Formats: sequence, C-alpha cells, structure tokens
Amino acid sequence: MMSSTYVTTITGVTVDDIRFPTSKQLDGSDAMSPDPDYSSAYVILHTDNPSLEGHGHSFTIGRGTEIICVAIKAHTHLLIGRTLEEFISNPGAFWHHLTGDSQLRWIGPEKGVIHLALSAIVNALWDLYAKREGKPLWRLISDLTPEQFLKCIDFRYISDEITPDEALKMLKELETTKSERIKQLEEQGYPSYTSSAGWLGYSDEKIQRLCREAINEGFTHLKIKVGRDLQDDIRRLKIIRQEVGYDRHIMIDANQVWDVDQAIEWMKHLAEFRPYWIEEPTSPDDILGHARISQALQPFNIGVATGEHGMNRVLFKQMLQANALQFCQIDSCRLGGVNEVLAVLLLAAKFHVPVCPHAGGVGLCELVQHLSMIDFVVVSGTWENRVIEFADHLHEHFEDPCVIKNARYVAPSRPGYSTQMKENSRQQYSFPNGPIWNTDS
Ligand SMILES: C[C@H](O)[C@@H](O)CC(=O)C(=O)O
Ligand SMILES: [Mg+2]
Repeated sequence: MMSSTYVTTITGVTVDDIRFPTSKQLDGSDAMSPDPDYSSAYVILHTDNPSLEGHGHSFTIGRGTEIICVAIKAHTHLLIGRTLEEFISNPGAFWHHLTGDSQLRWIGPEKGVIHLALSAIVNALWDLYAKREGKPLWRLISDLTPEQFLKCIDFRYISDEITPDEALKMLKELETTKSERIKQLEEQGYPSYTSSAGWLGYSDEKIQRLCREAINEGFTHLKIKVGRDLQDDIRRLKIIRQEVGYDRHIMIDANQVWDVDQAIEWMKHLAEFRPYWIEEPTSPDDILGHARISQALQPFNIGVATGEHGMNRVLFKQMLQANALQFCQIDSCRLGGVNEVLAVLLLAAKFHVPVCPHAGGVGLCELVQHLSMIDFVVVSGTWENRVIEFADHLHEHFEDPCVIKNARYVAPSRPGYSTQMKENSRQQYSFPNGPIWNTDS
C-alpha cells in the first residue's frame, strides 16, 4: 500500500513467556478470576534490517501462557522468508494466509489458543509496518485510503452483513472530515474510564480511597467488579455511590459468572445503583442469552457490554444482529489482531453500537488506544458514548507507555503500535527462569 524502494524480509521469530505476579495484591481480580497473574505471550519478528523489529503480544492471566507461546512458534513457517512488503501490499490476504494453514486451522478455527497466538503475530506485523513508516499505528491506518483500509479485512463470514462496497461507502462518507478529527485527537485526547478502583479482592477502604483518587484525576466513569455475592455487591455499590455521587457513571462487570435468568434477577437488585452497563453477565458465547438480558434490562436503562472474550468477527456479527450488546468491547489480543478488529469496528459502526475496548491487563491499554482512535478518525467518526478502559498497572514496563491526561488518552506519537516491552522487564519477568520467579537465582 505504501510505496517502498527496499524489501524487508522476516528472518526470525523470538517468543517469550512473561508473567507479572499481580495476584499478590489481587490487582485484576474478579468473580471468575480470583488470582490473576497478568501475562504476555510475547513475540518479536526479526528482519534482515537489524534496526527493525516488530513486537507483539497476547494477554493472558498466568498458567497457559506457555501454550500460546507454543502456538505462536507453530506459525513460524508461515512467517520466515516472507517480506514486510507482501504484508503491506495486501494485509487482508496475509491475514488469510496466517489463518489458512489447514492443519493449524483445525485446532481453531479462528478461536481459542490458536487465535490468541495469531493476534500476537499480527500485532507484531503491524508494529513492524508502523515503525518502518515512522508513524504511530493509529496515524498509519488513519492515513490509508478507504480502499487500502478495506484491503486489511478478510470479509469471509461477514459479507452477509457487510459487503466491501457497503463498507467503502461508509468510509468515504467520513473521509473528507478525517483531518478535523485527527486534529481533535491530537489536541484533546480520547475519553477513558478507570477500572483500577474496583477489583473484587480490594477492601472497602481501598476502594473508597481509589474512587476519591479517580475523581481527583478527572474520571467521570468508573468500573467495579460484581458477581461473587449479592449482599456484598449491594454494600460495595452503596459505598461507591456515596463516593462518586450520581453525576458520574458506574459500570459493573460480572466476568461471566451468571446463568441468563440469574443475571436478570441479580441485576434487578443492583438497578437502584443505576449502572451504565453490565459487562459479561453470562457466557461470552451465548448470543441469544445476551439478547434476552439486554431486553430485560432495557426498562432499567442498563446496557449490556461484552467482547473481551469475543472470539472472532463472526461472534460480534451475530451479537450485533441479535441486538445482544449495547457496548462493543473489542479486545486487541482476543480477536486476530488489528485486521480482525477493523472488521468488527465496521460492523459496530453499521449498527451504531459504540465501541468501548477492553483494556487493562498488561499492555492492552497501550494497544487499544490506537484502535479507538482509528474508530474515531476513520470508521464511526464519533466518540460519543465511547470510553476506552484504563487500568493503572504495569505501564512502566513499556517503551511507549500510554499517557492519561485529564482522564483522556493522549494520542501516541512514537512510531509503532506501542507494543514494545522494555528489554529489562522481559528478562526480569520471564517465566519460569526470570529473577522475579526463580527465587533460587
Ligand atoms: C482478570 C482480568 O483482570 C479481568 O477482570 C479484566 C476485565 O474483565 C476487565 O478489565 O474488564
Ligand atoms: Mg471485563
């Protein structure tokens, strides 16, 4: 897509299992994950240009990261000897090539461990491309023409809902005003919400303190974990509402613990606290269940948010078709990397459903800021009702950490996809032999 006079060949793939012992402080804890160790299946694509590498990762919560690492290595034959120019000339076709290995496809297809592995690789390819062009990813993709943008997407399985021609029309309608939105982003940043205050394992005192801090930092939207015990949720929500008042939005997240009827019943008891959304009320695969919950909660003005475990664009297509979600939570590492996220952004825009990405974890905030900015500039053209999740953990381990100012993500300016972890952090937290884990060393 971009013209280039030289060719960059992928010559090697390094894979690392990196884990942070976040479970010690119960950071990240929820009703389904009481002791997460935020982790990264981390990949570096080496090239024949020693100063040009692509970094990517996929997020997990501890055990199992090594399985994704093995799955990443299983893709090596699809990468070595391939050129960055092949990827750039047709990113959608290259994505198809990576998901198309018939033997690997059998253990998906396009979901589960193999798809988590794919996302790390695809994220690294986009990092490589953006670094080569000297642009942050959001800007690189914003600068593509609508035709080039569409070349990134594999329309297989979604063309019954959105065709390339229809998508082209949508993108062209926004193209003439793109530069205004780029300016707005650079001047104002992108709205965010915090989930740092409400992890399930935190004491009431800690939650109160963190709510106050969040308000002082300018946050108007806060997310709290629920779903372990109803009386506990009621007590915690009372405390939180006392701290933040009713002028701010509270979102709540059940992390899939409920059956469908149980979700509806439980939420009726929490409705008095006026949650803006209930996130992952039930199994992430249950499209019709989410639709029933959405319908039941409509009279209470509570939206359903889901997507952090949304396995692929097909699931999102059906969630949208079934009116099963009111907030679309793309995940930069659960979907098959940037290409598939772009497909979901288009689908969500078609249904006028706001995209509010899942972030937090390790490195997710760094990635999704680019994706929401692309959505704003190119796809939906608006940030109305849209907020990117922010959790204040582990940013110090990244070369280009996200920056929050007045509760808004500052638009990244460094080349790449903000994926690159500091070399020292990769060594220290390498599992199981890094010094943090190997207490004998
Ligand atoms: C285990 C993770 O911390 C999870 O609770 C994150 C999540 O659901 C969210 O950020 O939303
Ligand atoms: Mg969640």
